[in-house]
Amino acid sequence: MTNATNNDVGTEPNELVIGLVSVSDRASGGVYQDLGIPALEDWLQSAITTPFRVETRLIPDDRATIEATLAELVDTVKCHLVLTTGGTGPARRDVTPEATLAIGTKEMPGFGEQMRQISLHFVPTAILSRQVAVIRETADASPPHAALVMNLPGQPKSIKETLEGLKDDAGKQVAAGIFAAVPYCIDLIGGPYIETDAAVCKAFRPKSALRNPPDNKAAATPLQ
Ligand SMILES: Nc1ncnc2c1ncn2[C@@H]1O[C@H](COP(=O)(O)OP(=O)(O)OP(=O)(O)O)[C@@H](O)[C@H]1O
Ligand SMILES: Nc1nc2c(c(=O)[nH]1)N[C@H]1C(S)=C(S)[C@@H](COP(=O)(O)O)O[C@H]1N2
Repeated sequence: MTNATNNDVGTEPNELVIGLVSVSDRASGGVYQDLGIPALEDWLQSAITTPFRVETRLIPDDRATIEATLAELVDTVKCHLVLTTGGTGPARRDVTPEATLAIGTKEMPGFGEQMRQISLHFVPTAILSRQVAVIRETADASPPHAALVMNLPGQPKSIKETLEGLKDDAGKQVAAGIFAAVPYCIDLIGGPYIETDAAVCKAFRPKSALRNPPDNKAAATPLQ
């Protein structure tokens, strides 16, 4: 893990900015069309009700390129959240987790653990995905800046699976998707308050961290 540098270009204060990085030799080389970024964008549009903008990058499985791209998205573009897809497997060219750990200042192992748990409901090869998550804190940024950077597997269908988790036919959550923990994580690192569509992904926050807790709403109703 390294210390991040600061190349501030300025972003609207409190505007949620999400970086989307598709890491694939073949998609970036034009062998097939990249479906990773559209899948990420579609899912986020369906799940997040807070206004946000995305910055996208399609790059090959090259460790230096991945590290430079992630650092730029956090330090210069000022993303609050960066999602990668691809390059998490055991093949020689799969180096996304190594690059992610190299640019991180704190490791967040729970996200990778939960993703593998969820994915085992879908494919036995889920254990082949080495995905990690980190916080990158930009050194000496004023105001302070940090982002959550998470790896997802490369199969486009795995994006919805890992972010949303698994529900049964009645809509009951069988395995919690990792995105449920993302809004509170972004709160804790000083980012914008993210709200979600509970029908797609119910964000979990402790009651004390809710902006509009149900109890407070009741308390705010004038007494008759
Ligand atoms: N960005 C992508 N767009 C569309 N399909 C993809 C993408 N990445 C992976 N896939 C699909 O998932 C399958 C398994 O992914 P695999 O792990 O082989 O690719 P990768 O290592 O992520 O990408 P690549 O081999 O191009 O560097 C691929 O054969 C392909 O069908
Ligand atoms: N949810 C989910 N997770 C998954 C998969 C999948 O199809 N769905 N594919 C697995 C396979 S086959 C591999 S090799 C690893 C790594 O994929 P990547 O190198 O494309 O990131 O992710 C695993 N995790």
